[in-house]
Amino acid sequence: MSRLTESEVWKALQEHYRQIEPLHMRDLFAKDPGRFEKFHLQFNDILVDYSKNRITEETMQLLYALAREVQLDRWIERMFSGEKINVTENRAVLHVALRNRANRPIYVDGRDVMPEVNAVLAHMREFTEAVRSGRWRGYTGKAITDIVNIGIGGSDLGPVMVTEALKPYGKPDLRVHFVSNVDGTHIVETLKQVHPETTLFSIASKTFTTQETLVNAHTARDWFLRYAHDEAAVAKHFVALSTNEKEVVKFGIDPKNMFVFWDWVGGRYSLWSAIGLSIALYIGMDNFEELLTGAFEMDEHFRHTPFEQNIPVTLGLLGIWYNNFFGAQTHAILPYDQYMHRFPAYFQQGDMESNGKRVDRDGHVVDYSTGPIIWGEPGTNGQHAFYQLIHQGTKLIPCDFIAPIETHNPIGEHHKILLSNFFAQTEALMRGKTEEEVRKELEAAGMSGEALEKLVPHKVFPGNRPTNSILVQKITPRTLGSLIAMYEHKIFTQGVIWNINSFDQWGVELGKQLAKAILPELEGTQEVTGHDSSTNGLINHYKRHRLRE
Ligand SMILES: O=P(O)(O)OC[C@H]1O[C@](O)(CO)[C@@H](O)[C@@H]1O
Repeated sequence: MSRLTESEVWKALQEHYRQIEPLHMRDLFAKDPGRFEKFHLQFNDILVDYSKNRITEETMQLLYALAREVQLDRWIERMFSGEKINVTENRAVLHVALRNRANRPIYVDGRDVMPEVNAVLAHMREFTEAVRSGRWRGYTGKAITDIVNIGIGGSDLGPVMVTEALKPYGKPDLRVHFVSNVDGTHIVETLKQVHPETTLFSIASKTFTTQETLVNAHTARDWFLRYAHDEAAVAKHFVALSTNEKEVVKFGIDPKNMFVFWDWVGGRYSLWSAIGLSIALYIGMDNFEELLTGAFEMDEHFRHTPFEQNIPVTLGLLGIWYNNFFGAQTHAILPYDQYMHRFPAYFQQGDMESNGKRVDRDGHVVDYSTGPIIWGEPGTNGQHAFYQLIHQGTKLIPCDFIAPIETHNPIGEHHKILLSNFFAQTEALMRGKTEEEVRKELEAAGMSGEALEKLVPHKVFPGNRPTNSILVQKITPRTLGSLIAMYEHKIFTQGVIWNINSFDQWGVELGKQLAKAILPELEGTQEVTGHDSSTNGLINHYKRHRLRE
């Protein structure tokens, strides 16, 4: 037994779960007309309604007590003050410094990081303004029309997600492209859309050693030089976003064209750093700073608000409730906003790379479930794909529904229809439809007898399926910044409760190592024998059939 599962509050939650599990939210709402009032939180223009959860006031009290038990407040302070809480890599975790708009000093190893943070922001401003205004010219004197960001994981997903979410703020005559996959198709198809004279490549890699990124970057460079025939022209078309100057120089990028960040910025938390250059190029530096401000406001909220009114803490605790007591395995993020279509994918890395851990901070295998599987698609597309399972399947899937009150595209009735679906789905998931209601409905439609009885069970919805509804005024840079930071801090909260290190990612290493070992084995015709029979069989099949080409 771990300290967590042995704690009194954990046991109280287990006991409490037995009382809550049989209750239906329909009845909880019927009994208490003040339920929405009790269980919603508001911060700036973000409203979080968590009343459609399988909770009572006692549940929340116990969950907040759990947060106290693990000293969440102390952990928050440790993060914000630059303590090296990423113990396996001996690093501070300071993405919050990147958006510290109050400019309060934050120290790492006795040194205030803020002057460097501000210097990089100033560098980004100078560069993005030069590119956006057309002052920055390509090797033949033309202005830049296309940005190609080459990066993967945190060096891709954040910029992709944000540039998509903030498309209405994008410079119309500047296109951004993202190449992440080492599959040659990704770079080939992208290069078909751009011209070397007017394209700027931003090579985004914290380590600058990531195989996929370097392979794509070299391909881009070779392509570029096939037109330019001049190594000196590379400086006008390639910039690097990285912590590793040595490798950047080795690749052939002038350090003057390098935008730096630091080891205390985790890859999946790096969109706020120089990794956000493609965002800043697209939406402009003022809007990028608005994004930072929104995140900063959420940071302040997270750091200073009592747990009971604290949005990330509350969302994190609700996740614990389903994950650890109801046994939920997954969590769906469902944005009702087409521009936000990559938001769930972004938090797949954000959450699963952070909290997909099986040992605690002390290296002990945990005896409780940790990070959930995160998934989702924008509404209403998801409704016509996987909502069937959420409504009537055998699995409990807590969902976050996110929608803007105002759309960037007020055309006809579209937004009202979208929102009516947003409201209807959480209501349907909560209420369900009873046998009696189904029977009445079928009778009213003129059905009776055996035919009716046969159909009834198929049309019953059990309901009692938990959702959070997150309504924001409009998806602006500022609101988006707050929303992203809200989820980051939810992940942090859960990591603290599970006593895991949310900031390393050793789990991605084994596959990388094995791929490196296999790569040379794919050469030549010699039979491969050094693996298990499946891997040998697959590699040898590939080699035999490749030779047929
Ligand atoms: O920015 P880098 O160093 O190229 O790393 C890319 C990604 O690779 C990982 O290290 C592992 O997949 C991620 O954490 C990171 O976001």
